[in-house]
Amino acid sequence: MATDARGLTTEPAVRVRNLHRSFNSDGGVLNGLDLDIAPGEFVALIGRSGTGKSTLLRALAGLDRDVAGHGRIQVPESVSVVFQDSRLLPWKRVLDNVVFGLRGAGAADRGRKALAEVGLAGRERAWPYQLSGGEQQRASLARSLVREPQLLLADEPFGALDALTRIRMHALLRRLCETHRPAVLLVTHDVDEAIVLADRVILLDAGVVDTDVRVELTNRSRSDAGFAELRSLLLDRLGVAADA
Ligand SMILES: Nc1ncnc2c1ncn2[C@@H]1O[C@H](COP(=O)(O)OP(=O)(O)OP(=O)(O)O)[C@@H](O)[C@H]1O
Repeated sequence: MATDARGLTTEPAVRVRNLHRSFNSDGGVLNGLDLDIAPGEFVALIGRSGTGKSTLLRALAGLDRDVAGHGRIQVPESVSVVFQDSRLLPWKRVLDNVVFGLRGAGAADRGRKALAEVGLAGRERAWPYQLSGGEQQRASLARSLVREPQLLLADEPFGALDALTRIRMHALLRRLCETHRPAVLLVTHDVDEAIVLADRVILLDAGVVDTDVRVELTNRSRSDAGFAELRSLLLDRLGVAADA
């Protein structure tokens, strides 16, 4: 059971128990997976290609109906998902995308505020095609955060961006998460990204959480003394040489 800063027990935001998922008779992708994520905790999920990271994320997002009955999944009521492509509706302007489906008189104002938070003030009336890839992902983050989700699920959200934009997006995501405090599960192939962003990194192997390490860095950067050690531990678990 998770505990808060005062040592009191807190209900996890996400609780997964004994989750199984297979797509054919060859064997399971998820094989009795257990996972807890505390409210406000940022967890990065890494693992070799095909180990079931997206399968887990889709199950948590409620996008995999067939997973029902193959374990227990408890997630908060409000869940937002961000994918590698922004999935903005091309026929709606940026602000209309951000507030799409929101009800209430203040929706447009909340949308404008969210766009300002991600650095897109002034682009409310732009069409998605007029935004760069990084800007589209910013709009996608605004669309998620305007809903104040208790859980943010992100599947390789920066995978298609160039290195410099990624670094800027890391800083933005971290800042947004510190402000809004959703629990986060971020799927990434990038070990450095996982360490820089997350409070905890988990590694999926053989359908279960194989490695679970807390990130304790003082300045959350590659220059931090603990960074290289954690990086080489995770790369080793992934079967990759640290200097590769
Ligand atoms: N709908 C599906 N039908 C059949 N097989 C599937 C389906 N979804 C996933 N799989 C299989 O399940 C396994 C895990 O896929 P998943 O996409 O979860 O892996 P991943 O860890 O996210 O991979 P990557 O890092 O390459 O994105 C793969 O072998 C994949 O082919």
